[in-house]
Amino acid sequence: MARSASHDKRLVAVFDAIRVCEQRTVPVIDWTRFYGEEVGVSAPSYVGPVAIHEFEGRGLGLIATCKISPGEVVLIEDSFGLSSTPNGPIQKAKTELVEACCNKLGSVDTPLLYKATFWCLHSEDEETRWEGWKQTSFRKSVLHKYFDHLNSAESANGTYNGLEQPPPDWGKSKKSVASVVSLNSRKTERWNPWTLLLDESKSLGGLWLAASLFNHSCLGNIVVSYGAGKDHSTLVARAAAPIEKGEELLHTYVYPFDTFRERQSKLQSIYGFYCHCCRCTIEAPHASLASRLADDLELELQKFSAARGGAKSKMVEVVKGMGSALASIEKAEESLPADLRKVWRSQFLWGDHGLAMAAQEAGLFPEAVHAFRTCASLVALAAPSSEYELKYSMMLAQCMARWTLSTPQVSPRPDLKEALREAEEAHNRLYGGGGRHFVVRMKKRLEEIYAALRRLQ
Ligand SMILES: C[S@@+](CC[C@H](N)C(=O)[O-])C[C@H]1O[C@@H](n2cnc3c(N)ncnc32)[C@H](O)[C@@H]1O
Repeated sequence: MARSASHDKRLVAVFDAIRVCEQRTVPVIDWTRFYGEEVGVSAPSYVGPVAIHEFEGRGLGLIATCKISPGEVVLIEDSFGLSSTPNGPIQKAKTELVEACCNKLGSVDTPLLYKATFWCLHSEDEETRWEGWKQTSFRKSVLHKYFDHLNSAESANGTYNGLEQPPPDWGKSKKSVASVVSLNSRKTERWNPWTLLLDESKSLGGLWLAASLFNHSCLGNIVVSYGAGKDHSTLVARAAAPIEKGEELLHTYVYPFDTFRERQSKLQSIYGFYCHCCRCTIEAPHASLASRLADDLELELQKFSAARGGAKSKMVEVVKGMGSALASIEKAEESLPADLRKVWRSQFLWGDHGLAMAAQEAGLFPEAVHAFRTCASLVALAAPSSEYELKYSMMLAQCMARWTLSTPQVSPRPDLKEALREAEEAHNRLYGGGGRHFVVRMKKRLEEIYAALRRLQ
Protein backbone atom coordinates (compact mmCIF):
# COMPACT_ATOMS: atom_id res chain seq x y z
CA MET A 1 0.00 0.00 0.00
CA ALA A 2 2.75 2.43 1.08
CA ARG A 3 4.79 1.39 -1.94
CA SER A 4 1.93 2.04 -4.37
CA ALA A 5 1.21 5.40 -2.69
CA SER A 6 4.78 6.59 -3.20
CA HIS A 7 4.68 5.19 -6.74
CA ASP A 8 1.53 7.24 -7.34
CA LYS A 9 3.24 10.36 -6.01
CA ARG A 10 6.10 9.87 -8.46
CA LEU A 11 3.63 9.36 -11.29
CA VAL A 12 1.84 12.57 -10.30
CA ALA A 13 5.20 14.39 -10.32
CA VAL A 14 5.98 13.04 -13.79
CA PHE A 15 2.54 14.02 -15.10
CA ASP A 16 2.86 17.46 -13.52
CA ALA A 17 6.19 17.95 -15.28
CA ILE A 18 4.66 16.83 -18.58
CA ARG A 19 1.77 19.22 -18.01
CA VAL A 20 4.23 22.12 -17.59
CA CYS A 21 6.18 21.11 -20.73
CA GLU A 22 3.18 20.43 -22.91
CA GLN A 23 1.64 23.87 -22.87
CA ARG A 24 -0.38 24.85 -25.86
CA THR A 25 1.14 27.28 -28.28
CA VAL A 26 0.18 30.86 -27.47
CA PRO A 27 -2.79 31.84 -29.66
CA VAL A 28 -2.18 34.52 -32.29
CA ILE A 29 -4.26 37.70 -32.02
CA ASP A 30 -5.89 39.12 -35.14
CA TRP A 31 -4.95 42.81 -34.94
CA THR A 32 -7.17 43.95 -37.79
CA ARG A 33 -10.24 42.79 -35.85
CA PHE A 34 -8.89 43.73 -32.42
CA TYR A 35 -9.89 47.40 -32.67
CA GLY A 36 -13.14 46.78 -34.49
CA GLU A 37 -16.63 46.56 -33.15
CA GLU A 38 -16.95 42.92 -34.13
CA VAL A 39 -18.04 40.51 -31.47
CA GLY A 40 -17.65 36.79 -31.27
CA VAL A 41 -13.94 36.72 -32.08
CA SER A 42 -12.74 34.25 -29.52
CA ALA A 43 -9.22 33.30 -28.51
CA PRO A 44 -8.63 29.82 -27.09
CA SER A 45 -7.89 29.73 -23.39
CA TYR A 46 -4.29 29.28 -22.31
CA VAL A 47 -2.26 28.98 -19.10
CA GLY A 48 1.46 29.72 -19.33
CA PRO A 49 4.29 28.56 -17.04
CA VAL A 50 2.54 29.26 -13.72
CA ALA A 51 1.61 27.19 -10.68
CA ILE A 52 -0.77 27.73 -7.77
CA HIS A 53 1.07 28.37 -4.52
CA GLU A 54 0.15 29.27 -0.93
CA PHE A 55 1.71 32.47 0.46
CA GLU A 56 1.84 33.36 4.11
CA GLY A 57 -0.56 36.21 4.86
CA ARG A 58 -2.08 36.45 1.39
CA GLY A 59 -3.67 33.07 0.69
CA LEU A 60 -3.27 31.41 -2.68
CA GLY A 61 -1.43 33.06 -5.55
CA LEU A 62 0.51 32.20 -8.70
CA ILE A 63 4.25 31.59 -9.13
CA ALA A 64 6.39 31.23 -12.25
CA THR A 65 7.48 27.64 -12.96
CA CYS A 66 10.34 28.93 -15.14
CA LYS A 67 11.91 32.26 -16.12
CA ILE A 68 9.35 34.43 -17.93
CA SER A 69 10.35 37.25 -20.30
CA PRO A 70 8.56 40.61 -20.53
CA GLY A 71 5.64 40.40 -22.96
CA GLU A 72 5.21 36.63 -22.56
CA VAL A 73 1.58 35.55 -22.21
CA VAL A 74 0.82 33.91 -18.86
CA LEU A 75 -2.96 33.55 -19.11
CA ILE A 76 -5.81 33.82 -21.63
CA GLU A 77 -9.24 33.25 -20.20
CA ASP A 78 -12.86 34.06 -20.98
CA SER A 79 -15.03 35.67 -18.32
CA PHE A 80 -17.27 33.68 -15.97
CA GLY A 81 -19.71 36.59 -15.76
CA LEU A 82 -20.08 40.19 -16.99
CA SER A 83 -22.24 43.14 -15.96
CA SER A 84 -24.68 44.33 -18.63
CA THR A 85 -24.65 48.16 -18.59
CA PRO A 86 -21.51 49.67 -20.16
CA ASN A 87 -19.72 52.12 -17.88
CA GLY A 88 -22.40 51.87 -15.19
CA PRO A 89 -21.69 53.17 -11.65
CA ILE A 90 -19.62 50.71 -9.59
CA GLN A 91 -22.56 49.65 -7.42
CA LYS A 92 -24.79 48.99 -10.43
CA ALA A 93 -22.01 47.03 -12.18
CA LYS A 94 -21.54 44.91 -9.04
CA THR A 95 -25.27 44.20 -8.70
CA GLU A 96 -25.48 43.19 -12.37
CA LEU A 97 -22.38 41.04 -12.07
CA VAL A 98 -23.75 39.27 -8.97
CA GLU A 99 -26.96 38.61 -10.96
CA ALA A 100 -24.95 37.24 -13.93
CA CYS A 101 -22.93 34.97 -11.61
CA CYS A 102 -26.08 33.72 -9.83
CA ASN A 103 -27.61 32.86 -13.22
CA LYS A 104 -24.47 31.05 -14.30
CA LEU A 105 -24.25 29.14 -11.01
CA GLY A 106 -27.93 28.23 -11.22
CA SER A 107 -27.77 27.02 -14.82
CA VAL A 108 -27.62 23.31 -15.60
CA ASP A 109 -25.50 24.20 -18.65
CA THR A 110 -22.63 25.49 -16.48
CA PRO A 111 -20.05 22.72 -15.95
CA LEU A 112 -19.70 21.62 -12.33
CA LEU A 113 -15.98 22.40 -12.51
CA TYR A 114 -16.74 26.09 -13.20
CA LYS A 115 -19.20 26.23 -10.30
CA ALA A 116 -16.72 24.55 -7.96
CA THR A 117 -13.93 26.92 -9.08
CA PHE A 118 -16.15 29.94 -8.45
CA TRP A 119 -16.76 28.80 -4.87
CA CYS A 120 -13.03 28.24 -4.35
CA LEU A 121 -12.28 31.94 -4.96
CA HIS A 122 -11.39 34.19 -2.07
CA SER A 123 -14.40 35.29 -0.01
CA GLU A 124 -15.11 36.93 3.32
CA ASP A 125 -18.49 35.34 3.76
CA GLU A 126 -17.94 33.01 6.68
CA GLU A 127 -21.58 32.22 7.48
CA THR A 128 -23.18 30.73 4.40
CA ARG A 129 -20.16 29.13 2.81
CA TRP A 130 -19.66 25.41 2.93
CA GLU A 131 -16.57 24.58 5.05
CA GLY A 132 -14.82 22.78 2.18
CA TRP A 133 -14.43 25.95 0.10
CA LYS A 134 -12.19 27.41 2.80
CA GLN A 135 -9.73 24.47 2.94
CA THR A 136 -6.58 25.39 1.10
CA SER A 137 -5.74 21.87 -0.10
CA PHE A 138 -9.26 21.39 -1.47
CA ARG A 139 -9.27 24.82 -3.14
CA LYS A 140 -5.92 24.02 -4.72
CA SER A 141 -7.10 20.69 -6.14
CA VAL A 142 -10.22 22.23 -7.72
CA LEU A 143 -8.23 25.16 -9.10
CA HIS A 144 -5.60 22.80 -10.55
CA LYS A 145 -8.34 20.95 -12.39
CA TYR A 146 -9.68 24.22 -13.74
CA PHE A 147 -6.20 25.28 -14.92
CA ASP A 148 -5.73 21.90 -16.63
CA HIS A 149 -9.09 22.33 -18.31
CA LEU A 150 -8.08 25.80 -19.63
CA ASN A 151 -5.02 24.26 -21.26
CA SER A 152 -6.83 21.35 -22.86
CA ALA A 153 -9.41 21.35 -25.60
CA GLU A 154 -11.62 19.04 -23.55
CA SER A 155 -14.99 20.05 -22.23
CA ALA A 156 -15.18 20.78 -18.50
CA ASN A 157 -18.17 18.51 -18.03
CA GLY A 158 -17.69 15.81 -15.46
CA THR A 159 -14.13 16.75 -14.49
CA TYR A 160 -15.22 17.86 -11.05
CA ASN A 161 -16.28 14.28 -10.23
CA GLY A 162 -12.69 13.12 -9.89
CA LEU A 163 -12.15 15.13 -6.70
CA GLU A 164 -11.97 13.32 -3.39
CA GLN A 165 -14.38 15.53 -1.45
CA PRO A 166 -18.13 14.81 -1.54
CA PRO A 167 -20.19 16.98 -3.93
CA PRO A 168 -20.76 20.29 -2.19
CA ASP A 169 -23.98 21.97 -1.35
CA TRP A 170 -24.62 24.37 -4.28
CA GLY A 171 -27.48 26.20 -2.54
CA LYS A 172 -25.72 29.49 -1.83
CA SER A 173 -27.22 32.81 -0.90
CA LYS A 174 -26.84 35.91 -3.03
CA LYS A 175 -24.79 37.36 -0.17
CA SER A 176 -22.07 34.77 -0.59
CA VAL A 177 -21.99 35.31 -4.37
CA ALA A 178 -21.67 39.06 -3.69
CA SER A 179 -18.69 38.48 -1.40
CA VAL A 180 -16.81 36.51 -4.08
CA VAL A 181 -17.68 39.18 -6.67
CA SER A 182 -16.52 42.09 -4.45
CA LEU A 183 -13.10 40.57 -3.85
CA ASN A 184 -12.37 39.17 -7.29
CA SER A 185 -14.07 41.29 -9.96
CA ARG A 186 -12.37 43.67 -12.39
CA LYS A 187 -13.32 46.20 -15.04
CA THR A 188 -12.79 45.58 -18.77
CA GLU A 189 -11.09 48.22 -20.87
CA ARG A 190 -10.93 48.71 -24.61
CA TRP A 191 -9.44 51.18 -27.04
CA ASN A 192 -11.70 53.39 -29.06
CA PRO A 193 -10.71 52.84 -32.69
CA TRP A 194 -11.60 56.48 -33.51
CA THR A 195 -10.02 58.50 -30.69
CA LEU A 196 -7.32 55.90 -30.00
CA LEU A 197 -7.83 56.45 -26.29
CA LEU A 198 -9.08 54.03 -23.67
CA ASP A 199 -12.85 54.08 -24.03
CA GLU A 200 -14.52 54.10 -20.62
CA SER A 201 -17.97 54.18 -22.20
CA LYS A 202 -17.69 50.47 -23.10
CA SER A 203 -16.30 49.19 -19.76
CA LEU A 204 -18.03 46.30 -18.02
CA GLY A 205 -17.50 44.68 -14.62
CA GLY A 206 -16.42 41.05 -14.92
CA LEU A 207 -15.19 37.99 -13.11
CA TRP A 208 -12.41 35.73 -14.43
CA LEU A 209 -11.81 32.58 -12.40
CA ALA A 210 -8.09 31.89 -12.95
CA ALA A 211 -7.13 35.59 -13.07
CA SER A 212 -8.70 35.94 -9.60
CA LEU A 213 -5.62 34.21 -8.24
CA PHE A 214 -3.26 37.11 -8.97
CA ASN A 215 -2.31 38.78 -5.69
CA HIS A 216 -1.54 42.50 -5.50
CA SER A 217 1.62 44.62 -5.50
CA CYS A 218 1.81 48.39 -6.13
CA LEU A 219 4.79 47.49 -8.33
CA GLY A 220 3.20 44.60 -10.23
CA ASN A 221 5.04 42.36 -12.70
CA ILE A 222 2.10 41.48 -14.95
CA VAL A 223 -0.30 43.54 -17.07
CA VAL A 224 -3.80 42.62 -18.08
CA SER A 225 -5.65 43.61 -21.25
CA TYR A 226 -9.04 42.75 -22.68
CA GLY A 227 -9.66 41.93 -26.32
CA ALA A 228 -11.56 39.59 -28.58
CA GLY A 229 -14.49 37.55 -27.33
CA LYS A 230 -18.05 38.74 -26.94
CA ASP A 231 -17.99 42.22 -25.29
CA HIS A 232 -14.17 42.03 -25.29
CA SER A 233 -14.53 39.51 -22.49
CA THR A 234 -11.27 37.65 -23.09
CA LEU A 235 -8.62 38.54 -20.54
CA VAL A 236 -4.96 38.33 -21.59
CA ALA A 237 -2.28 38.58 -18.86
CA ARG A 238 1.37 39.13 -19.83
CA ALA A 239 4.62 39.56 -17.98
CA ALA A 240 5.44 43.28 -17.64
CA ALA A 241 8.98 42.66 -16.41
CA PRO A 242 11.41 39.71 -16.28
CA ILE A 243 10.02 37.17 -13.77
CA GLU A 244 12.36 34.61 -12.22
CA LYS A 245 11.42 30.97 -11.64
CA GLY A 246 9.62 30.73 -8.27
CA GLU A 247 8.77 34.46 -8.20
CA GLU A 248 5.15 35.44 -7.55
CA LEU A 249 3.06 36.94 -10.36
CA LEU A 250 1.53 40.16 -9.07
CA HIS A 251 -1.03 42.53 -10.49
CA THR A 252 -1.79 46.10 -9.34
CA TYR A 253 -5.40 46.24 -8.09
CA VAL A 254 -5.57 50.04 -7.68
CA TYR A 255 -4.57 53.12 -9.70
CA PRO A 256 -0.77 52.87 -9.39
CA PHE A 257 -0.21 56.64 -9.27
CA ASP A 258 -2.28 57.40 -6.20
CA THR A 259 -0.36 58.42 -3.11
CA PHE A 260 0.73 55.79 -0.60
CA ARG A 261 -2.15 56.62 1.77
CA GLU A 262 -4.78 56.63 -0.98
CA ARG A 263 -3.65 53.22 -2.24
CA GLN A 264 -3.56 51.73 1.26
CA SER A 265 -6.98 53.10 2.08
CA LYS A 266 -8.53 51.59 -1.09
CA LEU A 267 -6.80 48.22 -0.59
CA GLN A 268 -8.02 48.05 3.01
CA SER A 269 -11.59 49.14 2.35
CA ILE A 270 -12.16 47.07 -0.81
CA TYR A 271 -9.91 44.03 -0.32
CA GLY A 272 -9.27 44.03 3.42
CA PHE A 273 -5.46 43.96 3.53
CA TYR A 274 -2.52 46.26 4.18
CA CYS A 275 0.06 46.28 1.37
CA HIS A 276 3.70 45.62 2.32
CA CYS A 277 5.11 45.65 -1.23
CA CYS A 278 8.57 47.13 -1.88
CA ARG A 279 7.07 50.39 -3.16
CA CYS A 280 4.91 50.84 -0.06
CA THR A 281 7.95 50.09 2.12
CA ILE A 282 9.82 52.92 0.37
CA GLU A 283 6.91 55.35 0.58
CA ALA A 284 5.54 54.61 4.08
CA PRO A 285 8.05 56.74 6.09
CA HIS A 286 7.31 59.78 3.87
CA ALA A 287 3.53 59.37 3.78
CA SER A 288 2.58 62.67 5.52
CA LEU A 289 4.89 64.70 3.31
CA ALA A 290 3.44 63.05 0.17
CA SER A 291 -0.16 63.70 1.30
CA ARG A 292 0.58 67.38 2.03
CA LEU A 293 2.28 67.89 -1.35
CA ALA A 294 -0.57 66.04 -3.12
CA ASP A 295 -3.13 68.34 -1.46
CA ASP A 296 -1.26 71.44 -2.73
CA LEU A 297 -1.07 69.96 -6.23
CA GLU A 298 -4.76 69.06 -6.14
CA LEU A 299 -5.64 72.75 -5.44
CA GLU A 300 -3.76 73.76 -8.60
CA LEU A 301 -5.54 71.05 -10.57
CA GLN A 302 -8.89 72.42 -9.43
CA LYS A 303 -7.86 75.82 -10.84
CA PHE A 304 -7.19 74.05 -14.16
CA SER A 305 -10.72 72.58 -14.21
CA ALA A 306 -12.18 76.03 -13.50
CA ALA A 307 -10.12 77.71 -16.25
CA ARG A 308 -10.90 75.19 -19.03
CA GLY A 309 -12.45 76.68 -22.14
CA GLY A 310 -11.74 80.23 -20.85
CA ALA A 311 -9.11 82.87 -21.69
CA LYS A 312 -5.66 81.63 -22.72
CA SER A 313 -3.98 84.06 -20.30
CA LYS A 314 -5.83 82.42 -17.39
CA MET A 315 -4.55 79.01 -18.50
CA VAL A 316 -0.99 80.36 -18.65
CA GLU A 317 -1.39 81.35 -14.95
CA VAL A 318 -2.67 77.85 -14.15
CA VAL A 319 0.39 76.31 -15.85
CA LYS A 320 2.65 78.50 -13.66
CA GLY A 321 0.84 77.41 -10.47
CA MET A 322 1.07 73.73 -11.37
CA GLY A 323 4.71 74.12 -12.35
CA SER A 324 5.58 75.56 -8.94
CA ALA A 325 3.61 72.85 -7.05
CA LEU A 326 5.56 70.21 -9.03
CA ALA A 327 8.82 72.07 -8.35
CA SER A 328 8.12 71.77 -4.57
CA ILE A 329 7.63 68.03 -5.07
CA GLU A 330 10.93 67.78 -6.93
CA LYS A 331 12.64 69.71 -4.12
CA ALA A 332 11.22 67.34 -1.49
CA GLU A 333 12.40 64.42 -3.62
CA GLU A 334 16.01 65.57 -3.19
CA SER A 335 15.88 64.70 0.53
CA LEU A 336 15.30 61.01 -0.34
CA PRO A 337 18.02 58.47 -1.15
CA ALA A 338 18.83 58.71 -4.89
CA ASP A 339 17.64 55.18 -5.76
CA LEU A 340 14.17 55.75 -4.23
CA ARG A 341 13.44 59.16 -5.76
CA LYS A 342 11.77 58.21 -9.04
CA VAL A 343 9.53 55.52 -7.57
CA TRP A 344 8.41 57.99 -4.87
CA ARG A 345 7.86 60.70 -7.51
CA SER A 346 5.43 58.48 -9.45
CA GLN A 347 2.74 59.19 -6.80
CA PHE A 348 2.37 62.62 -8.41
CA LEU A 349 2.18 61.59 -12.08
CA TRP A 350 -1.41 62.86 -12.26
CA GLY A 351 -0.01 66.37 -11.60
CA ASP A 352 2.31 66.10 -14.61
CA HIS A 353 -0.65 64.88 -16.64
CA GLY A 354 -2.67 67.94 -15.55
CA LEU A 355 0.23 70.25 -16.34
CA ALA A 356 0.59 68.70 -19.84
CA MET A 357 -3.12 69.21 -20.57
CA ALA A 358 -3.13 72.78 -19.27
CA ALA A 359 0.04 73.70 -21.18
CA GLN A 360 -1.40 72.19 -24.37
CA GLU A 361 -4.57 74.23 -23.93
CA ALA A 362 -2.52 77.38 -23.30
CA GLY A 363 -0.52 76.72 -26.50
CA LEU A 364 2.66 76.17 -24.44
CA PHE A 365 3.68 73.11 -26.45
CA PRO A 366 7.32 72.69 -25.28
CA GLU A 367 6.08 72.59 -21.64
CA ALA A 368 3.31 70.15 -22.60
CA VAL A 369 5.74 67.84 -24.42
CA HIS A 370 8.13 67.92 -21.44
CA ALA A 371 5.29 67.06 -19.02
CA PHE A 372 4.02 64.16 -21.19
CA ARG A 373 7.61 62.87 -21.38
CA THR A 374 7.82 62.97 -17.55
CA CYS A 375 4.56 60.98 -17.36
CA ALA A 376 5.93 58.34 -19.76
CA SER A 377 9.18 57.98 -17.80
CA LEU A 378 7.36 57.68 -14.44
CA VAL A 379 5.01 55.03 -15.86
CA ALA A 380 8.00 53.03 -17.08
CA LEU A 381 9.09 52.72 -13.42
CA ALA A 382 5.84 52.13 -11.54
CA ALA A 383 3.67 50.44 -14.19
CA PRO A 384 5.92 49.19 -17.02
CA SER A 385 4.31 47.76 -20.17
CA SER A 386 0.90 48.86 -18.93
CA GLU A 387 -1.93 50.62 -20.74
CA TYR A 388 -0.67 53.84 -19.08
CA GLU A 389 2.64 53.58 -20.93
CA LEU A 390 0.77 53.35 -24.25
CA LYS A 391 -1.62 56.13 -23.23
CA TYR A 392 1.16 58.63 -22.45
CA SER A 393 3.30 57.79 -25.46
CA MET A 394 0.20 58.30 -27.61
CA MET A 395 -0.72 61.58 -25.91
CA LEU A 396 2.87 62.72 -26.41
CA ALA A 397 2.74 61.96 -30.16
CA GLN A 398 -0.63 63.70 -30.52
CA CYS A 399 0.68 66.76 -28.61
CA MET A 400 3.73 66.95 -30.91
CA ALA A 401 1.47 66.75 -33.96
CA ARG A 402 -0.71 69.60 -32.62
CA TRP A 403 2.43 71.64 -31.96
CA THR A 404 3.70 71.10 -35.52
CA LEU A 405 0.28 71.85 -37.03
CA SER A 406 -0.32 75.03 -35.03
CA THR A 407 3.22 76.43 -35.46
CA PRO A 408 4.57 75.05 -38.76
CA GLN A 409 7.79 77.09 -38.51
CA VAL A 410 8.70 75.63 -35.13
CA SER A 411 12.39 75.02 -34.61
CA PRO A 412 13.73 72.62 -33.49
CA ARG A 413 10.86 70.49 -34.74
CA PRO A 414 9.46 67.97 -32.25
CA ASP A 415 10.55 64.48 -33.18
CA LEU A 416 7.16 63.06 -34.08
CA LYS A 417 8.65 60.06 -35.85
CA GLU A 418 10.51 59.04 -32.69
CA ALA A 419 7.35 59.52 -30.60
CA LEU A 420 5.36 57.30 -32.98
CA ARG A 421 8.08 54.66 -32.75
CA GLU A 422 7.84 54.82 -28.93
CA ALA A 423 4.05 54.43 -29.14
CA GLU A 424 4.51 51.41 -31.42
CA GLU A 425 6.91 49.83 -28.92
CA ALA A 426 4.62 50.58 -25.98
CA HIS A 427 1.80 48.87 -27.89
CA ASN A 428 3.96 45.82 -28.56
CA ARG A 429 4.93 45.62 -24.88
CA LEU A 430 1.31 45.79 -23.70
CA TYR A 431 -0.23 43.49 -26.33
CA GLY A 432 2.75 41.48 -27.52
CA GLY A 433 2.44 42.90 -31.04
CA GLY A 434 0.15 44.93 -33.28
CA GLY A 435 2.15 48.16 -32.82
CA ARG A 436 2.59 48.73 -36.55
CA HIS A 437 -1.11 48.35 -37.18
CA PHE A 438 -1.80 50.73 -34.32
CA VAL A 439 0.62 53.41 -35.55
CA VAL A 440 -0.85 53.25 -39.06
CA ARG A 441 -4.24 53.96 -37.50
CA MET A 442 -2.77 56.79 -35.44
CA LYS A 443 -1.14 58.36 -38.53
CA LYS A 444 -4.49 58.19 -40.30
CA ARG A 445 -6.09 59.93 -37.33
CA LEU A 446 -3.42 62.66 -37.36
CA GLU A 447 -4.04 63.20 -41.10
CA GLU A 448 -7.74 63.63 -40.37
CA ILE A 449 -6.96 66.25 -37.69
CA TYR A 450 -4.67 68.00 -40.17
CA ALA A 451 -7.32 67.97 -42.94
CA ALA A 452 -9.90 69.38 -40.51
CA LEU A 453 -7.50 72.18 -39.49
CA ARG A 454 -6.83 73.02 -43.18
CA ARG A 455 -10.56 73.30 -43.82
CA LEU A 456 -10.89 75.73 -40.90
CA GLN A 457 -8.08 77.99 -42.19
C1 LIG B 1 -8.37 38.41 -5.97
S1 LIG B 1 -7.98 37.60 -4.47
C2 LIG B 1 -6.36 36.97 -4.79
C3 LIG B 1 -6.23 35.49 -4.48
C4 LIG B 1 -6.34 35.14 -3.03
N1 LIG B 1 -5.05 35.32 -2.36
C5 LIG B 1 -6.87 33.74 -2.80
O1 LIG B 1 -6.37 33.03 -1.93
O2 LIG B 1 -7.82 33.37 -3.51
C6 LIG B 1 -7.75 39.02 -3.46
C7 LIG B 1 -7.44 38.72 -2.03
O3 LIG B 1 -6.13 38.18 -1.87
C8 LIG B 1 -5.48 38.72 -0.72
N2 LIG B 1 -4.32 39.50 -1.16
C9 LIG B 1 -4.01 39.86 -2.42
N3 LIG B 1 -2.86 40.54 -2.47
C10 LIG B 1 -2.42 40.65 -1.20
C11 LIG B 1 -1.29 41.27 -0.60
N4 LIG B 1 -0.37 41.90 -1.31
N5 LIG B 1 -1.16 41.18 0.75
C12 LIG B 1 -2.08 40.54 1.51
N6 LIG B 1 -3.19 39.93 0.98
C13 LIG B 1 -3.35 39.99 -0.35
C14 LIG B 1 -6.50 39.61 -0.03
O4 LIG B 1 -7.18 38.84 0.93
C15 LIG B 1 -7.44 39.98 -1.17
O5 LIG B 1 -8.73 40.32 -0.74
